[in-house]
Amino acid sequence: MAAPLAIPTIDITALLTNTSTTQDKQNVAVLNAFTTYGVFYITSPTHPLFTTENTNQVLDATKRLFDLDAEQKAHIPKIQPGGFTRGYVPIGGESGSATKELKEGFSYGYEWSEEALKAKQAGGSLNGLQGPNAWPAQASLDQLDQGHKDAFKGTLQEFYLHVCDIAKGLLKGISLALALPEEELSKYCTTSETISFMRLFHYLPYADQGHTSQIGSSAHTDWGFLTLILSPSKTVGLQLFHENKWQDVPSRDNSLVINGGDYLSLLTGGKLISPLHRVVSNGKEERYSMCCFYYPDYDAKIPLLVQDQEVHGQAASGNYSLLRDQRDEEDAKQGQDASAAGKEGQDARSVATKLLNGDINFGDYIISKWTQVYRKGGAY
Ligand SMILES: O=C(O)CCC(=O)C(=O)O
Ligand SMILES: [Fe+2]
Repeated sequence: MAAPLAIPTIDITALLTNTSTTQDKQNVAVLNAFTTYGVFYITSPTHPLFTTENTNQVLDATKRLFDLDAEQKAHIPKIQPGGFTRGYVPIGGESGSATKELKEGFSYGYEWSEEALKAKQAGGSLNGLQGPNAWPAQASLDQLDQGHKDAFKGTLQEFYLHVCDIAKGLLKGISLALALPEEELSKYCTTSETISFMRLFHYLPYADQGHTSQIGSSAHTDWGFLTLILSPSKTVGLQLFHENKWQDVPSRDNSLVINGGDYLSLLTGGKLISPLHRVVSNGKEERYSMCCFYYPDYDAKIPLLVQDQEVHGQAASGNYSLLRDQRDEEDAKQGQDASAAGKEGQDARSVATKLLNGDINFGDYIISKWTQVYRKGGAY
């Protein structure tokens, strides 16, 4: 068997606590990992998120949700096309390619208070990626909480806040690692009602169910700033395309996997890699993961902050899912003549060009991306 990749685990305590003595070393490690793999692990023994008790608590909440029976799941609002994705993602309800992905999911984000949401709506300043979460019905929530000391919803809400906080800290470290002012990257992430969101995934074992594809998540790059992933220790399934082959990125104890996203990579002219990755469903075992998609502000543009002739060629090759049309090609062609399908492809490319030229903001663009990966007809 090939040796596992030597992806580092970086202790980010100094970054989170602003103690500069060991910070430099961490920044070098972050930079090396981002320019070699685009992926690394983070941990911090002093942060409450990384205790075994806490990670077990949030992972247990995720399992409880997917253990609900089909009838209860049917009462969770389903994600809708249109970009604002909240609620239950049925099997087959989304894909980054023409392949059916073997997973179900649940998507939630910033928890608005009713008053704050109303005020924002009244002022007309709610953007297309903001709005209320779509939690399971109260009866299901009661069942999810029964016999557990930690409430389902509160556990997930707290986890979201912790992970966003960690992402914020990481942006500081990445700025310093790039020899930019500490707050440079955070300038693109200023609103506290962030549009970042969390997705819980349950990947199904394919062998049991007679499925023919192993794909849990098609090969892709992530679109945003950073993706932070928690899954039970030593779980496999996540794979990185590195040195021309797919290689496992198994989860480690009390750590999160960090993936750079396209937005971060583009800001740095491709210096930091937005890695091509996928999830392969295991033959017999299930996989659970909790992924935070950390985004810049809705109205952020993509300025080029780092210009370096020696950088990785990703920016030049345009190998970003963010800039590709991810609609199911078959879907796009069905019922249309080839010229119409071709035209839509061209539209996607011209919108991507507008994004890169700064004529369109990140949020408006991301709405069109979520519409590309939405698949109607996903069944429970
Ligand atoms: O479930 C995971 O570990 C990763 C999923 C993923 O790559 C994605 O949803 O973008
Ligand atoms: Fe991803």
